[in-house]
Amino acid sequence: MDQKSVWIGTNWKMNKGPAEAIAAARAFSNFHLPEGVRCFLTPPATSLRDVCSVLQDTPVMVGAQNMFWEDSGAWTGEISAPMVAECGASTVLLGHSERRQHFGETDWTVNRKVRAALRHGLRPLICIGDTADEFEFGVSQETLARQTKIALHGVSQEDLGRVVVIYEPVWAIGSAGRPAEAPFVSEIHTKLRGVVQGVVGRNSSVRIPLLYGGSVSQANICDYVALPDVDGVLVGRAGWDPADFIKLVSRVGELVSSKVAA
Ligand SMILES: O=C(CO)[C@H](O)COP(=O)(O)O
Repeated sequence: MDQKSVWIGTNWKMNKGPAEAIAAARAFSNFHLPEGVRCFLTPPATSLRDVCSVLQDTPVMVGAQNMFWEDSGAWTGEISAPMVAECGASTVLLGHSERRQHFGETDWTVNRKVRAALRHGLRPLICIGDTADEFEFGVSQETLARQTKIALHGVSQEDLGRVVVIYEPVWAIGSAGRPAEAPFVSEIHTKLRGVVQGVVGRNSSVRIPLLYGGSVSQANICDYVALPDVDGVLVGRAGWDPADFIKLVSRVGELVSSKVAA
C-alpha cells in the first residue's frame, strides 16, 4: 500500500439473481466509502443493469465478470463491451482463473478482451494466477509475467493508465484453497511491479494498481493491504454478505487513515 488509493472489490461469481442482487446493492447505496478507498462489485450479468442503477449516484464501481471482444454478431450466449457499458457498468473482470480453467479463456483471448474493454471506455480488471503445479515447480513468476505481458500487449500508454492487475493464485481460491502467505504475496507483487513497469516503460508515470485475491478474509485482509506493492484486494466468499463486505471496506479504510496519520 502506498499513499495512492487502495482498492477493494468483491466478485459475486454465479451468486445472487436480480432480487437478491438489488437488495445487496441497496445495502451499499448509503454506505460512506472511506477516504482513499476505491470499491467495486462484479454481479452476474443478469443483475448488472439493476445493480448499476441502484449504485449510480454512489462511488461504488460496478463491473461485469466477463465479456466478449466483438461488439455484436453471431456469438450466442456472449455479452459485449458496449452492452456492459450500456448497463451502466464502468469496469469488467477479465481472465479470472475460473474462466481460464473451465471456459477456455487463454492469454490471447484475455488480450483481445482487454483491448475491446478499453475501446469502449471500460476499465479492465485483469486476473492472473499460477496453478498449484506451477507453484510447486517454482515457475509462478514466469507464468505471471507471461500472462501480464500478453494481456497488456498492444495497449496504448494512455489506456495502460486505466488498467488494474489482480494476482489470484489458483491454489488460494475458494473453499479448497489456502490463502497465500503475506511474505510470498509481497515477493510476487514486487516482481510483478517490475514486469508492469517494463510494459509501461521505466520512465512512465503510469502506475498500474496491483491487487491480491484468494481466500481474503476479515482475519488476513490487513496483512495483504499493508504490503508495499499491494494496492488492494479482490474478495470472494468473505464479501458476498453485504454487511461483511462493508466491514472489510471499513477495515481497509482504517488502515489507510492510520497510514495517512503516521
Ligand atoms: O474472484 C475471486 C475473489 O472475488 C477469487 O476467485 C477469490 O475467491 P475467494 O477465495 O472466495 O475469496
